Amino acid sequence: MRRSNARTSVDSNRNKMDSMLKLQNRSSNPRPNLFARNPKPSTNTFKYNCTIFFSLLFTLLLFLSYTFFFSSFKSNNNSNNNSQNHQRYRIIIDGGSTGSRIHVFKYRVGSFDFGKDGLASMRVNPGLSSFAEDTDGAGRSLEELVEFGKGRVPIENWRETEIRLMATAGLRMLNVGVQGKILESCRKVLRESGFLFRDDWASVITGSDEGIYAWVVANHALGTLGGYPLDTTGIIELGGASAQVTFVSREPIPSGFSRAVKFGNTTYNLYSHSLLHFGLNVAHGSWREALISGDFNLASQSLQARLHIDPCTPTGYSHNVESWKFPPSLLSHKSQHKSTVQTRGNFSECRSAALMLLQKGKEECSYQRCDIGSTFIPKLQGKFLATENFFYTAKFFGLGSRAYLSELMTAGQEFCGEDWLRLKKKYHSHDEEELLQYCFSSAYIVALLHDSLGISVDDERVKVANQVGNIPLDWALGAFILQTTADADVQNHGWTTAIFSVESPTLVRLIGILIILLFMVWSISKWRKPQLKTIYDLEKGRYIVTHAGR
Ligand SMILES: Nc1ncnc2c1ncn2[C@@H]1O[C@H](COP(=O)(O)OP(=O)(O)OP(=O)(O)O)[C@@H](O)[C@H]1O
Repeated sequence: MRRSNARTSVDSNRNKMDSMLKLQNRSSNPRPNLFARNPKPSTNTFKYNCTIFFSLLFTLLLFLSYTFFFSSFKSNNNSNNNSQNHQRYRIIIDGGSTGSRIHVFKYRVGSFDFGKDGLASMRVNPGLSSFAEDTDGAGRSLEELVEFGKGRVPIENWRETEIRLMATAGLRMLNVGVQGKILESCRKVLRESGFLFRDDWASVITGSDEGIYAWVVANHALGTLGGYPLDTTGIIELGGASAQVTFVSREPIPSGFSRAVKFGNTTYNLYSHSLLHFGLNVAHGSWREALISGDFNLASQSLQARLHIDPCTPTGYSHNVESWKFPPSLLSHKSQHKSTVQTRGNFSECRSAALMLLQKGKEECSYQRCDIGSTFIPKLQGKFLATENFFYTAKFFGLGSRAYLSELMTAGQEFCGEDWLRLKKKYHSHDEEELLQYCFSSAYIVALLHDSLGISVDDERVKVANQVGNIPLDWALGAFILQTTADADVQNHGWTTAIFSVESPTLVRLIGILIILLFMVWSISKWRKPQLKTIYDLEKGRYIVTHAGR
């Protein structure tokens, strides 16, 4: 065995030598025999290459991190500082059911203190939804508002000033086709306004968004935004066409009504819902429809009589049913009862009629309970602000913000039971149509807040307001706060966004630089790679690795 092994070794040595000799013969090396280049790098060479490669790669990454992180941070800081000092403008047009209102916000980034002239508004009537038959007129109705905006924003700022149209309940009640036409006619005007505008910035916002914006502005004004969720104040709005309820609920909320809003480090899980058709003006219209179609049963009257007697309008007023606007389905009822509707103001009966309107659809309730129609509303907990028509009605009756409901009941009873001619005399400066509605308003509010939502008549947790300090409780301001906060978040994460955004030219540049540098590292390592050769030392009987130059 040993011998055969020895032979094998000698044979293999001899073979190697033969091949080396062949190489030697082919090369022009004058030195006698046994020089050859090793075809594979030795372990030492490999280690050497790896060390060079990784140290260069490390240096490169260090350099790139420094360049991008610090330069982006610096430029971001600079741009933040610049933009913070820079006076900015933003415009929101609230397309409400009763009118369109422009809000021009003049601000500095990170501050919602508008000072004396930081907030400017203007309103035009009627609302966009009244242009359903003449959709081009909708755009034209905004022209005056746009001119107002131009007067408030310096011309050099127009191109960077965003203008958005956010339409609410009036448009929500129209079919999608008509909505689209009205929005398109508004877009034409906004595109040509000179302000920064994108087509998707003119839209119909959801009722839930409207509620959230109102909640944001209320809690911003009260200083509770960013604080403990249960310390926040809920909001109940009574608009023209819809009513919104938004608050932090302690009860579990069905998913369709639940919205999460993050502000600072706090996430607020809100109940937010908009009751379309339950705004004051639309509810009043529904009452008139019910009156002539005979939908409701008032306990104190015979069937025939209740069809003709209106308890929500003071005695002595003579209805002109001809002028009432109804859907085509009710036109036959209209002609049938036009001469028979009589007014006999009575707060309690009007309250019952209002409650019937609010309960309509309850039979379709698919939740544990439905306080209004078929809608789930959790038990109202904590403090609340009641705005819009709650406020205007309180203002009309001269009520304080405390014990609102009990005072309103007294005032409503008095108003509904009063003779129309006396009321006209007393409130001579008021528009007749507006004045006519206050009996219904008082009864509807009591039916909504007390009879439906269970707020006790002397509950001090509910305050009526349309501003807190000098901050108006207008949902458009809440939308502005959320939008500018979201923009600031994007700016603060600007350097990562700048590099990692898919469209980012920075990312493309970064990849390019990386490829070039890796190529350079590779070339340098190739160039620096020692030229080694392996020699078979016949005397020692083994291979020796040495530099090629020696
Ligand atoms: N100064 C005022 N006095 C009395 N009522 C008012 C006054 N201003 C607005 N209202 C009434 O308050 C309600 C809310 O007005 P606002 O303009 O905020 O509603 P809107 O945006 O038209 O309604 P919606 O949000 O339902 O579309 C409307 O019913 C309107 O008629």
